[in-house]
Amino acid sequence: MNRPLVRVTVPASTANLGPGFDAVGMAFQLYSTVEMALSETTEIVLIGEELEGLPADKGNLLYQVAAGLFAEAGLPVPELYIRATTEAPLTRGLGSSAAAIVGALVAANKLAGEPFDRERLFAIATRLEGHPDNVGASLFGGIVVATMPERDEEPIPYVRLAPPEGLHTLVIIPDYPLSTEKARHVLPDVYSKPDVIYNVGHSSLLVAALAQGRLDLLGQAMGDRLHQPYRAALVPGLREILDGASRNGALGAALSGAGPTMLCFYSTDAEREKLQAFVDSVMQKHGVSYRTMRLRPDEHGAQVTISTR
Ligand SMILES: Nc1ncnc2c1ncn2[C@@H]1O[C@H](COP(=O)(O)OP(=O)(O)O)[C@@H](O)[C@H]1O
Ligand SMILES: N[C@@H](CCOP(=O)(O)O)C(=O)O
Repeated sequence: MNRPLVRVTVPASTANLGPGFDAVGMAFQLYSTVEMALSETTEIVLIGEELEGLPADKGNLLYQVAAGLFAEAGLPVPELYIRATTEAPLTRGLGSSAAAIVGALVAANKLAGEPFDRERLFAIATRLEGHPDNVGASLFGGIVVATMPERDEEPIPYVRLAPPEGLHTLVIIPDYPLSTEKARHVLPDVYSKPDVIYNVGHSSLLVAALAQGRLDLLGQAMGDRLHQPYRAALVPGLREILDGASRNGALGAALSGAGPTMLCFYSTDAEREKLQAFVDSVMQKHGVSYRTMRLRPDEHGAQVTISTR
């Protein structure tokens, strides 16, 4: 057919890093791909077990997002060939929906002749995802600190930080799903003044520590009172891991996004071995099956290559 085929590689991400609720995200070297081309009829090919069961018609998130981009650019919505893969598990707190949204937006934008720049894609992705943390990290790579703009039409204000040297992550991925929607539903509507002050202080310290590579401060900086205490009821082992990780080799620990994945930062192999033994004992006590992965930060964000189909 010889039509341009756009391939976008997108990193998974972790959001919040403890106190930076809906504001801090970091990209991981764990990738999804979205391939997209204009087509006679829409065809959606989903590769791998993780994507099994997702709609393979125009109801698929990837098609919906791409169609929305064409419409927003004032262009007719085309029929599309879409092929997707993912290394990241879905509904585990590693930003799969954000990666899918970013992948589909970047691919569709390229096919549409690039009507939008990356800042605008960030704003569209944030509107679709509801918060800027995961989509910012997936789009730009590294660590992204962002918030919602005062007015909808304004760009998303953000700063991208290079991840500190020597920051390694052990992620603990339980074998059960937890939708972000469900994990947001358990959060209160109103917080006490001490809890708000606690999170402002911790989130500010976290960002300053990440910016200056002060890994020694992460343990204290990653304290949170806005979401982890409430989500702990949905994530067996979270309380013990947050309480005990620093005494067992971690620089700091957090729930990854809305969970149920948990993460521990470390810097040496000796710390990782100690942490792994600790994590194994906590998870076995709770009888939850899980796997662990060692992940490094991704520094590149969404990457595009073009071939033909
Ligand atoms: N490649 C994909 N194609 C279509 N939908 C996807 C894809 N990846 C993720 N999703 C959608 O995103 C949902 C997961 O989003 P969410 O509950 O926010 O969890 P998380 O983002 O932490 O993985 C999936 O149930 C699915 O509906
Ligand atoms: N800030 C959001 C992040 C959700 O991340 P996900 O990977 O679980 O979708 C939240 O904490 O709700």
